[in-house]
Amino acid sequence: MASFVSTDCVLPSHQSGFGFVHGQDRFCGRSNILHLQSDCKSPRSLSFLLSVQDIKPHVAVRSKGRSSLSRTAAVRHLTGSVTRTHGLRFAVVVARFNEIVTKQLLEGALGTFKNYLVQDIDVVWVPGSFEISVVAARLGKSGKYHAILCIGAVIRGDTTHYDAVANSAASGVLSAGLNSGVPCIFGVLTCDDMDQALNRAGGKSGNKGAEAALTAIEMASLFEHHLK
Ligand SMILES: Nc1c(NC[C@H](O)[C@H](O)[C@H](O)CO)[nH]c(=O)[nH]c1=O
Ligand SMILES: CC(=O)[C@@H](O)COP(=O)(O)O
Repeated sequence: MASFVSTDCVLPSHQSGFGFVHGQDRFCGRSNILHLQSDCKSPRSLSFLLSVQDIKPHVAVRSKGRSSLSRTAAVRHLTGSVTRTHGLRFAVVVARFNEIVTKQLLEGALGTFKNYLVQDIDVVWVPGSFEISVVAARLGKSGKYHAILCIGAVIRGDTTHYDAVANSAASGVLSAGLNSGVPCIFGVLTCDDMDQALNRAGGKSGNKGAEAALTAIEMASLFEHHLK
């Protein structure tokens, strides 16, 4: 909706005679971006015919040579809620390689889902972390899930194979999320040794599977409740 108001503003001399003032629309009282079109030649004090469009509220009207904060723009914060899980569906893709670790990561994740009343979960097993992303992509494109949790444990050996698997898993999970539009959560450990991995799968460093499940819940809620 466009409504026209007029006001006197003192603005820096405009070459183009056009500009923007963020101000208040007298008719509806909402602060908006005001498109300015100068209708006089004076470079210093210009009276403007303002066209107002209903655009996201902004701030600060410069008038009479003084800048003033006319009103604070309304700012909305959108956050997924971990307490709004009813109806949310999840898939978990878990690698069997280093199962002594990934099984505990999975148990941590399922425990989190249970604690947050998630009732719809499919668990898909794959041979290794390298295979996670192609399955995550397929599940994402199925349209059946609100988020996909990817779990694995890549542990460095004697060769550079670790780098190939770890980097492929990370970029693959990222691509699966971007291409499918469904949040794909990276719960794949990349560790120098088994102790590091076990410490993060229910040991003294916590359970990264449980943490990643909470991320999956928040992202599923954000997309379902705010970004549709
Ligand atoms: N060394 C690890 C692997 N290697 C296997 C690969 O993930 C993949 O299955 C294979 O290259 C065939 O495509 N996988 C892990 O998850 N963790 C490792 O430490
Ligand atoms: C991450 C791996 O692929 C690695 O565990 C394999 O071990 P290695 O580098 O000794 O072949």
